[in-house]
Amino acid sequence: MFCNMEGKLIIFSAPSGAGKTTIVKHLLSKFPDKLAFSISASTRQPRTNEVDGKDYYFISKEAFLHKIAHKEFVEFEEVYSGTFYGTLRSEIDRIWASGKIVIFDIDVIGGLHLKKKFGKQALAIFVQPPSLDILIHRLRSRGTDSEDKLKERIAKADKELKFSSEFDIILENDNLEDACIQAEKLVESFYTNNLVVNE
Ligand SMILES: Nc1nc2c(ncn2[C@@H]2O[C@H](COP(=O)(O)OP(=O)(O)O)[C@@H](O)[C@H]2O)c(=O)[nH]1
Ligand SMILES: Nc1ncnc2c1ncn2[C@@H]1O[C@H](COP(=O)(O)OP(=O)(O)O)[C@@H](O)[C@H]1O
Repeated sequence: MFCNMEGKLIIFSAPSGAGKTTIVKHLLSKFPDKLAFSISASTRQPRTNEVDGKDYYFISKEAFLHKIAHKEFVEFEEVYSGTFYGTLRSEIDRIWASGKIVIFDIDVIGGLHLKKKFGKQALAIFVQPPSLDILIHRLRSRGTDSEDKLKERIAKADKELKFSSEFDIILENDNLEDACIQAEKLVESFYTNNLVVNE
C-alpha cells in the first residue's frame, strides 16, 4: 500500500506504568485537529473501559500472524510472552491522509524501530518515571494486571529504563500536570518546525 513519506510522527515510549498512555490521551484531547492516535493491533485481552478500534484493534493470534504474513505491519513485537503488538501501515497512511501527525504509545524497542525507520520525520520521546519504585507503585495502583503480569512488566521496565538516552527527548513524569505542559510544548514546537530532531 502507498505510504506518504512526508508526514510527521510523535512517538511516546516508556516502560509500562511510566504514564505514556495518560500523557498521550491528554495530548489527543488538547490537539484534536493536529494529532491522531495510531491504533495498534494487539492479541491481549481488552481491559475494562478499553474499546476495540479505539484503544487497540484486539485480534486473535491467528489474525495477527496473517497480517505479518501479508506485510501489514511497519513494526511488530511479541512485547510480553505470547502477546503480540504491532503498528499497522494502514494507520499511518490513514492519519497522514487526513493531514495530521501520527502519535504513538508504544514500547521502547518498537519506538526505536520507528525512529530508525522515519528519521527526522519522527520525534521520539522517552517518558521517564521518577524511579523504578514509583513506577511499580503506579502499575500496582492502576490495578489492571495480575501479579504474574506485573512481575513480567517490572522485569521488562528495569531493562527498558536503560534505553532513555537513545531517544530525542527525555520527558520526566513526576508531577503529571508539569509533564503534560512540557509535552504540549514539545508537540507545538515540532508541529511548527521549531524543534529539529536527529536522523
Ligand atoms: N512494539 C509495539 N509495542 C506496542 C504497540 N502498541 C502498544 N505497545 C506497547 O506494548 C506495551 C504493553 O501495552 P499494554 O498491554 O497496553 O500495557 P501497559 O503499557 O501496561 O498499559 C506497552 O509498552 C505499549 O506501549 C505496538 O504497536 N508495537
Ligand atoms: N505523574 C503521575 N503521578 C501519579 N500517577 C500517574 C502519573 N502519571 C500516570 N499516573 C498513573 O500511573 C498509572 C500508569 O499510567 P499509564 O498512563 O497507564 O502508563 P503506561 O501507559 O506508560 O503504562 C495510571 O494509573 C496513571 O493514572
